[in-house]
Amino acid sequence: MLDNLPRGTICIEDIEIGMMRYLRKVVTDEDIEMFAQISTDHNPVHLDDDYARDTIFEGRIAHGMLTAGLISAVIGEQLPGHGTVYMGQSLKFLAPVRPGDMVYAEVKVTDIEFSKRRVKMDCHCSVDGKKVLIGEATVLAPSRKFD
Ligand SMILES: C[C@@H](O)CC(=O)SCCNC(=O)CCNC(=O)[C@H](O)C(C)(C)COP(=O)(O)OP(=O)(O)OC[C@H]1O[C@@H](n2cnc3c(N)ncnc32)[C@H](O)[C@@H]1OP(=O)(O)O
Repeated sequence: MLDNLPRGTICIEDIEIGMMRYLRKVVTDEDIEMFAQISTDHNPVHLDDDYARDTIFEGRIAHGMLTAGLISAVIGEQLPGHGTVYMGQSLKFLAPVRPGDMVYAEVKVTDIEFSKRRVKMDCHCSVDGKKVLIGEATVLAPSRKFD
């Protein structure tokens, strides 16, 4: 029995199709440098201005997985929230995120399997209204009945 659920956690019993949550975050140079350190992905398209200027992006861009991390943050902090377990996540990176971009990350419930506590959600991130990432998440949601 989970009796100390943090505020913001939405248990499987309360999840409904169509529920939606989002966050907004500016992706900074510091975020990209920290992500390179943590992930050990030092691809120069993210870190080296001179290198990145000569790529199709004509400048540095954020790691795709950094942007995808904002989807994880919405899921882990809001819907379903703390106690959620990621089971799967598809991702398509449609357009680059550049340092200084404000990213809007949204998840929306599309399917619920109450007996298995499984929830599917459409996910996307956008910058200035343009989709930069789309995907689908499958998660194991917390329950009031089981921990
Ligand atoms: C490993 C790390 O170190 C590296 C990174 O993290 S890089 C950062 C993450 N990736 C990105 O930021 C890339 C973002 N995507 C893009 O900039 C573009 O999608 C692209 C340059 C990869 C491709 O652009 P382009 O060649 O111009 O393609 P179109 O937009 O014209 O689309 C043509 C068709 O392809 C489909 N499509 C485009 N992108 C994707 C994708 N990511 N996955 C699947 N399909 C994609 C698009 O829908 C079009 O299809 P259609 O049927 O012809 O309409």
